[in-house]
Parts: sequence; structure tokens; C-alpha cells
Amino acid sequence: MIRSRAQQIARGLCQIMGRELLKGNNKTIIRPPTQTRQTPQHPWSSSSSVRTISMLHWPFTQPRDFSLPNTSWDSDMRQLYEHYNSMCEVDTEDGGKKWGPWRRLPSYNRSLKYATGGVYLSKIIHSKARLFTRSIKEQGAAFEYVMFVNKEEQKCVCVFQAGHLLEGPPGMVHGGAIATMIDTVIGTHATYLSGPVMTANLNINYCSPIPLGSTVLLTSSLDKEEGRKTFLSSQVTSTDGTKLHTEATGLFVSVTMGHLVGA
Ligand SMILES: CCCCCCCCCC(=O)SCCNC(=O)CCNC(=O)[C@H](O)C(C)(C)COP(=O)(O)OP(=O)(O)OC[C@H]1O[C@@H](n2cnc3c(N)ncnc32)[C@H](O)[C@@H]1OP(=O)(O)O
Repeated sequence: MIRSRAQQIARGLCQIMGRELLKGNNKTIIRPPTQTRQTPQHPWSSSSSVRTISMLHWPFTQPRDFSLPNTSWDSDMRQLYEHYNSMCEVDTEDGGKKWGPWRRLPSYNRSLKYATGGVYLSKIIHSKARLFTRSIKEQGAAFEYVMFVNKEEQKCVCVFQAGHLLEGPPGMVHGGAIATMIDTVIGTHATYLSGPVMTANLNINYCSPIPLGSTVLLTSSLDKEEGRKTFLSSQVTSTDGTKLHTEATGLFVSVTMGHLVGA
């Protein structure tokens, strides 16, 4: 069967995300596969089959999961990571393990490159492209963050430590860097909820500056879904939740895979 480039790319992207492609009436819907394994698995978890399979195709490079702790993380960042990570897997009465309410989302500088079929796709779609927030190699210099989602509560949280390269006003985090993180968190959350989306609208109120080097908590909540539109809101607070730094709302519109990759 001969497939168009857009179809090839769409199919490859779906494999990469470990999801099956279902055709809706007028849009492409992506759903997570049914979980059949005994041990906890998730399409986006770092230990998922997606990564295991990808290693067979790409044996020479271990993709770095940027959402895992590193030595640059301060104690707040580590504590919050441990807090949410401990709710990803919980003990059962018979001494086993089962999924908890939260999932950690792994994060690569180019997921495309490491996934099944992704080596080819990553060459034909801007081979030098890297995810903006994961393009600086020095640990702790810019965007250090980890995201967790709670499917039942339709919530997402992100623990974010802003490095010295993100300066705006002296000693404070740049507003564009804050906007980037909000777009990333609610964009990822919207993708998790609705499949491929693009940001159509983002409104931000900057309430109090974020000190450079500090760790903050970003939250994302689903407000409503209307057809192709997913509305979310977000808050950036101190790690103890007492100080509001930023609040935002965003509209994400569902798009086809072809629209997403410009095919
Ligand atoms: C795992 C992945 C991790 C990703 C994390 C990073 C996330 C980063 C996300 C991004 O930054 S995406 C990049 C920035 N966004 C863009 O470049 C989007 C550019 N705009 C477009 O491509 C199109 O305008 C868009 C896809 C958003 C919509 O075009 P469409 O032709 O598909 O839809 P259409 O214009 O028919 O609008 C669909 C609905 O949305 C509404 N709409 C569209 N744009 C709007 C807008 N700006 N404000 C309010 N409503 C809007 C529109 O009125 C309509 O409402 P109704 O269905 O009720 O009629």
C-alpha cells in the first residue's frame, strides 16, 4: 500500500507515542493502548514498552530522560518529585505494587529520534530540531522540570526549577520563560487529554516575580472541552502553595497529525 508522506509521519508519530490511531469523523484521535502487563506500564513512562522497543532500533544511544533527578536539583525540587513519584506506584494488600493516581511523564530532547520508526522520521523532519525546553545540556542552567498527571482528577503538576540562563529582570525569571513553561505544561496536559493539539490562545497574569534559581509548582486543570477546543487554566505558586506568582488560561485546538508536523 502506498502512503502519503503525511500518513507515514502520522503513523510514525502514533507509534512513537505508543498509542493506536483511531479515525474519527473529522479528526484524528489517539488513545492509549489497553494495559495488559502485570507490572505497572504507561505509554509515556520511561520504562514503557515504547522505550524497550526503541532500544532495539537505536542501540548506540541511551536517550536521556530529562525529567529524572540530577545533581542540580535543590531540596524543594527533590522533595516534591519524591512526593508525586511516591503516588505513581502504591503497595497492594498482598505485598505487590499497582498504579497509583499519578503518572510521571518522561521528557526527551527529541522523542521522535528514539522511538520505533523515529530514526527515519527524525531525519526527514528538521533533523537538528530539539525541544526548546530541553536543548541546554548543562544541568540546572535553564529549564529543570518534571511533570506528573492525574487522569481521574484531570490535573497536571509540574515541579520547575528556573536556572541562571532564564534571567529577565536582575535576579528574577524572564516572563517569556515563565510563559514557555506554562505553555509546555498545559500543552502537554491538553495533549494527554485530547490528543494532538496546538495552542490557539494563552492569557497570562504575572502577579509576583519568581526568584532566579528557585523551585516553583505549576498546576494545570481542565476547565472545559467544546468540540475541538480544550480550555485549561494554570497557576504558578511557591512550593508550599502560599505565594501566587502567575496565573494563566489557555485554549488548545485539536489538529491532525499532518497539521502538527506541517506535512
Ligand atoms: C507531547 C507534546 C508536548 C508538547 C508541549 C509543548 C506545547 C507547546 C504548544 C505550542 O506552543 S503550539 C505552537 C503555538 N501555536 C501555534 O503556532 C498555532 C497557530 N495556529 C494554528 O495553527 C491554527 O490557528 C489553529 C490550529 C490553532 C486553529 O486553526 P484551525 O483551522 O484548525 O481551526 P479554526 O480556525 O477553524 O478554529 C477552530 C475553533 O477554535 C476557535 N479558535 C481558533 N483560534 C482561536 C483563538 N486564537 N482564540 C479563540 N478561539 C480560537 C475557532 O473560533 C473555532 O471555534 P468553533 O469551533 O467554536 O467555531
